[in-house]
Amino acid sequence: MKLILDHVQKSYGDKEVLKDCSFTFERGKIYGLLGRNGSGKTTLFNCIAQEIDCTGSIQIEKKETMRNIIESDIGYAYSLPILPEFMTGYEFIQFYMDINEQRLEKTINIDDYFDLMRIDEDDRHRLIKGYSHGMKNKLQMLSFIISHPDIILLDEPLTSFDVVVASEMKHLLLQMKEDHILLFSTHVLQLATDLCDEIILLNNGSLTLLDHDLLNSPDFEERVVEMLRDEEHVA
Ligand SMILES: Nc1ncnc2c1ncn2[C@@H]1O[C@H](COP(=O)(O)OP(=O)(O)OP(=O)(O)O)[C@@H](O)[C@H]1O
Repeated sequence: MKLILDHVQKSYGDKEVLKDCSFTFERGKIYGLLGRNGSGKTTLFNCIAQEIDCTGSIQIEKKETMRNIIESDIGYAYSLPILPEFMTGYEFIQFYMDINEQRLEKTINIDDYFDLMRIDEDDRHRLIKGYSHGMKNKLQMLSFIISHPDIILLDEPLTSFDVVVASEMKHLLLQMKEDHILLFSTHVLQLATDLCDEIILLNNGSLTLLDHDLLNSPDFEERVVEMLRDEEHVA
């Protein structure tokens, strides 16, 4: 499975944010997207998730067939999760399981899902409204495990998690990568190098894959900063 971006371009009025983004993402890899504030990372995710219009093409290749991407191909984790705050975590996940019945592993029940995310029994039955940021993120991740989209976009994940949960989430992402394309944006270089198979820079409106030699080099951070320093249009 591949996600293929071909000459993706997006402007807001006169402001050209994505100038020419072309890249092929492959299943089984975690990609880290680095870029300065305002470089267009969220804009790129919004384009891939079909939340905003753009020019160029965004396609998925599955079993040697190419087609345009559709919403259900994508699981999009926002840095601030959008969830039905009037429901309990349990009600939300039950609802999510009901609408994704065909995709569910028959042997796994709702409490197994909560156990997997280490969400306490008491918390399961509380309103989402009262959940911490990290717990909302856990619930969002759980919804992806249930609906199993091919492509998962994570806009600055893990930053709201405490060190223990962040470590659990890292393991979860590593387990999930086998049958997904995982793409996340982050400003944390350490996280990118720890978790990612590939690192891509979004710089001056286009994407550049970093050389593997550079990922393992001691002056990785310095080189990335150097490359991003000449960004023309930051926020
Ligand atoms: N709806 C919009 N209308 C006009 N300009 C926008 C809109 N959304 C984003 N922008 C602008 O596009 C540029 C890219 O924004 P975007 O949020 O994609 O950057 P980012 O790389 O995700 O930033 P950050 O790292 O700070 O989260 C910014 O200059 C932003 O102000």
